[in-house]
Amino acid sequence: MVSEITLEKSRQMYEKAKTLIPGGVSSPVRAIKPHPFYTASANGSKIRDLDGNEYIDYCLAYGPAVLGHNHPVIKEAIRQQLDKGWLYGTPTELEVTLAEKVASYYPSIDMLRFVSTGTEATMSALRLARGFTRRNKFIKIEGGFHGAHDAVLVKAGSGATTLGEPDSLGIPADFTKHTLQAPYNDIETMTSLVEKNRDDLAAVIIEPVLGNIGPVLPLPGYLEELRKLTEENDVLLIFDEVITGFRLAMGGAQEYFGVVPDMTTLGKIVGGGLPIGVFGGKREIMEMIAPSGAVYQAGTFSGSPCSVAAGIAMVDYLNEENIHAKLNSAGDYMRAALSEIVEDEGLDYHVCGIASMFKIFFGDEPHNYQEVLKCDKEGYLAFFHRMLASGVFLPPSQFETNFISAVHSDEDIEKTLEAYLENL
Ligand SMILES: Cc1ncc(COP(=O)(O)O)c(C=O)c1O
Ligand SMILES: N[C@H](C=O)CCC(=O)O
Repeated sequence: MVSEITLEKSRQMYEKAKTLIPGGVSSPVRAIKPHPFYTASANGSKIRDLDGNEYIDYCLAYGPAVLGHNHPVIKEAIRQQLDKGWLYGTPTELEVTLAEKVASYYPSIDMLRFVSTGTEATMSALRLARGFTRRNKFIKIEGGFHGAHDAVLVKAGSGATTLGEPDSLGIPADFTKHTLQAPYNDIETMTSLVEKNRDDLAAVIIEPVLGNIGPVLPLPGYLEELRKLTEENDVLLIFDEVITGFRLAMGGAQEYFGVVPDMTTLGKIVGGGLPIGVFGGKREIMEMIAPSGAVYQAGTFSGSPCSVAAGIAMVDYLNEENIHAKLNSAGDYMRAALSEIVEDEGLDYHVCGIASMFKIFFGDEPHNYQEVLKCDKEGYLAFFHRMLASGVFLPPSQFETNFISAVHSDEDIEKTLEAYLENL
């Protein structure tokens, strides 16, 4: 464990970066105060900065690196694809192969389309839901994050909540007047909202586990009741599984909880760590997408061969090596050990999580956005810096989820627990 670290090269890089890139970062969650560390390389469970400091990584690129960094199987798949070229602008067999594999793990998906990010996936899924139902409104969950397109940047989690700006400037009120909000885990409020708006309500979109202010878990029965409610009112249910897809299980949260949505969005893991997004669902809905139908959606980089090749390698490896059993038991171990530390230290904190997602909330157990906001986010930030100095990289916000990869060793986890004990 390192007790003093030098971040001088990162500091200098930040000074330069912020003159060229707003905030010195390419995505706001990376803007650690007073400055982020700039990464030089990453391998396995470790990430290394420009000053040569090495950290055990639980941010894992915000989820995609489920096999750790630089995994040889994924790297080989990308390398082989590079030899054949990396962008064609034509359909490929690769897309058909990955589509078939995804559909086999997600029985709710009859057909799907590849895009380049999770943002595009949810944007397209919502457009399609509106086109299919010929209705305008949708309901999202307060604190849910579905990427950075206009309609969903309302009470959005992730960096938007970290920065205290869950509603973005630059989005005309007209663009979000059809975006309704419901608190998570509150089926009564959801029911009245659905019933009141059903004539013009296309969909409910939800992260089954709130991963961008969490993880905050669904209360028993919540997802099942939401399914029943949407079905009875003829409203589409969209599971945004950009985080939970291939993370909780091969079949994501829908397999884990046994609740079947009408549409699903995926991203992150399904591209093996390269840019990707997927939206899919029932055949009659998906066939409304151009060119089969009148809902337009397109992209130069959609189905990008390296992303798809990496995704195939990822999905096969996760399945063949039964990786979720290992991941989930590492998650169970981590949460149990952290709970013991929190209890022994007499802290009023709560350890939460599921499968290989975990987090110490600096406050009581939250069940929704309003409760999450009560956490001591400044206290968390100070703790984050102490952990960094001890060689552990957690996501730099109380609202982002920690992830474990399949290559975190027992030694990594023990070192991490020592650091928690030392720094809490
Ligand atoms: C649940 C969820 N949906 C959508 C997105 C958007 O994905 P991307 O960052 O790939 O655009 C994210 C993450 O950013 C996410 O966590
Ligand atoms: N919480 C976000 C996605 O899950 C983090 C990614 C980003 O916004 O850069």
